[in-house]
Amino acid sequence: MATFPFQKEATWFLKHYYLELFLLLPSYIFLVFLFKWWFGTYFSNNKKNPPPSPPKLPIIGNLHQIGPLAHRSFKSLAEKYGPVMLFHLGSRPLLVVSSAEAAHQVLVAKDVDFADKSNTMVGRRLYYESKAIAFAPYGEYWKQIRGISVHLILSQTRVQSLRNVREEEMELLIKNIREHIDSASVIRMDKVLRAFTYEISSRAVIGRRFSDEGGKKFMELLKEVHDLLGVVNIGDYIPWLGWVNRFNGLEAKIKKVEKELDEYLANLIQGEIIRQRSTGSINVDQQRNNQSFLELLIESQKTNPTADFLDVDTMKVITLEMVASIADTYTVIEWALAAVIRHPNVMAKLQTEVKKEAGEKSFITEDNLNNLQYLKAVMKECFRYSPGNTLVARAAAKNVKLMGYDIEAGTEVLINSWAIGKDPLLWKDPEEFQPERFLNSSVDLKGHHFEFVPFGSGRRGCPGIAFALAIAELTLANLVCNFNFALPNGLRVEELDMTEAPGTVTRMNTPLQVVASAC
Ligand code: HEM
Repeated sequence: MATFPFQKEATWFLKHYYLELFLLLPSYIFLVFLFKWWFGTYFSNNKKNPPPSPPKLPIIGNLHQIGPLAHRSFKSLAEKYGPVMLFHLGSRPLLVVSSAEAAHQVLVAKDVDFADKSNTMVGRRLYYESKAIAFAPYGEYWKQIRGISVHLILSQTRVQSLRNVREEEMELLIKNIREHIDSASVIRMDKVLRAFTYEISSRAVIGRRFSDEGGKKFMELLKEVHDLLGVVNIGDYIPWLGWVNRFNGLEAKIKKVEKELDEYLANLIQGEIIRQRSTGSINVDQQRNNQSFLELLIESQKTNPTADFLDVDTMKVITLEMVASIADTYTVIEWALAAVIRHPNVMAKLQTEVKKEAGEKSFITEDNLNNLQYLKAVMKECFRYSPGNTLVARAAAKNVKLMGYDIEAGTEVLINSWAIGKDPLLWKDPEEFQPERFLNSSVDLKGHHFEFVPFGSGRRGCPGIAFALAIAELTLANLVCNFNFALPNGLRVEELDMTEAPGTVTRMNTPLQVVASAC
């Protein structure tokens, strides 16, 4: 057998000192790692100026400091660490911005640098590998799908052309609530409003009511998608723990929803293609105003030779995205109704304004909305008080400086629009619900005023704002014009729970229940 030099000495050494070696080896390894870490941190910190961070723990980083209502945790932490904070959620860097000035930098001044998105595993999977507008990385594909969606459904002209859909569904909603009046039964407003906004989205996007052909299944699937998007997946933060999803049921649930959703959307698109073939192609220019989003999308794909980005998966995902976004506006209507019920003086003022505008008829049309200044102020105050999205999400597309700090490419960015709307330096009595603050004020919702960004701003700002406001204002006006609302079971208005439920879309923690009466 071959020997190597000093083998005898080495054998003797190991024989006598193996115990010490065995005990000391882990300490040596630990020291080497400690030195490497200190050396790396010392030199990289000397070169870079990272934002302040709360102290973090090994492996989980700052995960333990963030509660289920992340916007509230971030607001408390910002009081200590400032308006620009860097977190590490496991291995994922996250920048949280909580001031109007920093929001302006991210959303507009450095818009392109922060125009990217950082997705969770669930978002990637359920939205076709991030092919949705809101999830797509910044680039040519995103530009194309955002452009076509705005053109076919979200432009001012298209939103206007869908006005009859909103008004017809509004009349049905009023009829539905009237049916509860005689029995004085308790109405779950979240359910009633969700069915109403879903009908609008279904008619605008797919071209038929959800109660037709399997629409209920789609509505259930959308709810499952939402619930899944709100699930904390440990694998997003600590990738080597991703395997737990095979045992905690998450993977199985995602697979099921992924499959059912894909089948539903594939059938929907196939059905529309077959229908168009059998009835002949539509003339898009002449009939654009009367066609659904999906019809126009398929027509665009056939007639536009440059629309090669519009493959079947893209059609599925933007159909899904449009239906889900319109349907979700029910949450802001529910919040708004709860807020005015909780403030009887606001309700009285609003009812006076709306009834005066309605006159003899008991219906507010979209033509009336521009005359309702108090209604618009109430709506804005609702978006300040409880915005539908408490956090606006972006990601750094490259290494970038923000307010003097170095932010690394790929860092996820959250703008805490909820906290900015409650900043006492920007708002007088921010905890008070006072629509009057918006009367005679130039502050609007459209992303020009950075103390108020419920729809974001800049190139990735919400393109659905006109659609969302048209539904929300019309609905609130008609609800208070037709009904008085009391709370069931002797609940006093000041006891109404105005806290948020965890999740990506901010719903009420306790769904609003009312007893309606005619007024
Ligand atoms: C009250 C209702 C709504 C609220 C509060 C809301 C809020 C937001 C916010 C905060 C963003 C991120 C903006 C940013 O990063 O600067 C966003 C993006 C988006 N919203 Fe809305 N939205 C609402 C309704 C709608 C509706 C009705 C639609 C479509 C029909 C829609 C479609 C979108 C899309 C496609 C994006 C992604 C834009 C992009 O990444 O380029 N939203 N929305």
